[in-house]
Amino acid sequence: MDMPSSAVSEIPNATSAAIAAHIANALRAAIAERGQASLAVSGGKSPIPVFEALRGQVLDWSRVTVVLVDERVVPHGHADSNTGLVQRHLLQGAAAQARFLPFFGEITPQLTAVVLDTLVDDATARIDPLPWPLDVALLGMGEDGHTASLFPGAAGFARAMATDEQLAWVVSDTAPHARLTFTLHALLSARELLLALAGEAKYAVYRRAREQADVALPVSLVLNQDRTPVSVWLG
Ligand SMILES: O=C1O[C@H](COP(=O)(O)O)[C@@H](O)[C@H](O)[C@H]1O
Repeated sequence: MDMPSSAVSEIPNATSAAIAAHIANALRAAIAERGQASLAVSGGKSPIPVFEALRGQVLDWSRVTVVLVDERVVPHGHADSNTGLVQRHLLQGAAAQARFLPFFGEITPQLTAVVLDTLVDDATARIDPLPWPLDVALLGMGEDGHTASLFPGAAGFARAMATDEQLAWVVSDTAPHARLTFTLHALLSARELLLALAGEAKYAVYRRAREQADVALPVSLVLNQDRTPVSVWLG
């Protein structure tokens, strides 16, 4: 499971407000420089207060394209859908003017490797309008050290960590649902990464992960690199 032993800790309101202000500044700067901006966001439960603070930020949302860093392969109406989460909590009010690029529309219930390969190809085409590189990517982390849907040991994990493509599929015994995820390469192609997490269990994992890059803790490969600036926001 994403959070096997405890309830997910949401990012507290004060930290969420600071993260939202930081992201909004980066989006405004991108719009001023390039006329448009791109934002990738994690799903899960912890960023909900960040989304709710971010949607109240004053900026030209019509120039922002939003995408997920990962998605569970479930219908958008499913309770575990990250697309549904973003639609309910971020793309509201002025932020509803943003362009959102979900990875898929309808899905088939038969998720074979061939079907997942096709979903990845289709999703890659769907995100083609995304202004690239991403201006900002907001990442979360699970207690197993996964970020986006880079679940250690999952089917598809080695490819997702090594390929220079943007998207990959992952199927993990320890997480519900097949996933589509930005690859490590795509995440590290962003202009700026934010990692936000809250709760003692996650802090302990984070402290281990920041020590050295270890593929068993995928978030450590985001933290221990010098290609892309990363800021860490502990709730
Ligand atoms: O499965 C996922 O897990 C992580 C962490 O989720 P949270 O519920 O503990 O916040 C999340 O960052 C990722 O996007 C999500 O799909």
